[in-house]
Amino acid sequence: MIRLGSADAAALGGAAPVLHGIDLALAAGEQIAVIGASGAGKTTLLSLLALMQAPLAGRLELDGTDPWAQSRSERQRLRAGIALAPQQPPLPPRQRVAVAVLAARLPGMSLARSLRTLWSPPDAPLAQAALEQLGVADKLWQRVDRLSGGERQRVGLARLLVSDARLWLADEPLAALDPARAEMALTALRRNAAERGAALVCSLHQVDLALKHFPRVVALRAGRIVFDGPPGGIDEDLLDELYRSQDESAPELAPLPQPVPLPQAMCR
Ligand SMILES: Nc1ncnc2c1ncn2[C@@H]1O[C@H](COP(=O)(O)OP(=O)(O)OP(=O)(O)O)[C@@H](O)[C@H]1O
Repeated sequence: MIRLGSADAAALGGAAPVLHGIDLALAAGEQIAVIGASGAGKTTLLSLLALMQAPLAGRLELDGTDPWAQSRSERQRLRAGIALAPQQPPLPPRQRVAVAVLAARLPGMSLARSLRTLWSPPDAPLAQAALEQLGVADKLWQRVDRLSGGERQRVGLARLLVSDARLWLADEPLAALDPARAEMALTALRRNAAERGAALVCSLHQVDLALKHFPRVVALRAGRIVFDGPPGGIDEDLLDELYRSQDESAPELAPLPQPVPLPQAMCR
């Protein structure tokens, strides 16, 4: 379905490569977790898969063709088949949750239906069902700017659940969730993607959940894939290598300056 070959990429807004020689093939309906320390390149990898930017070098193919060799409008059409839930979903603050969720379906709608959805959503039960699976059904008519961080994140995930996309990308979807809700969200994402036949790529900091829930795990270290396979192939040594603190190579900090004694008069 989508394939990267020897791809280098810069972070969004950056110029220098932070991903190097990425080889990754994702089949239709496949589910993978991407793990790696902060700054390893997970978000950048998702931005490549979301067609938000072209590789600096190497190849990206979607169904055997290079989207970056297509016209802008054709690329726009291809993007409509890909849904990305960013770490912080950019939801319009005054919008109702129902509308914010159903906006994920706009790319496939006629103009008339889009306008009705934005004004008085006819598919509200669909949004309600998605929110229910994430434990926030009671927020259906709440304004987005009245949500907590964790609720907001789940509204962002509900957008994936209702979308017609065939590739779902979730960037650290559990970052603002407590352990019980994180399990719930991951279960809902995986089940719905499987039912819809959508491929799912989740970047995760919760390694235990990545290993427990996903049949395939891709591990990034410093912009390179150092593991790609079933979770059983990941051992303690690899985890140590992945998350070895950057501090090990950090220069020693200079001692803090001694406090300056205050004049006696100021201490009384
Ligand atoms: N706008 C930018 N310009 C230059 N470099 C950037 C920019 N944004 C991110 N980077 C760098 O690109 C590298 C990869 O960042 P990326 O956000 O892909 O990592 P990540 O694995 O998703 O990190 P995290 O887990 O902290 O979200 C990091 O070293 C980061 O500092």
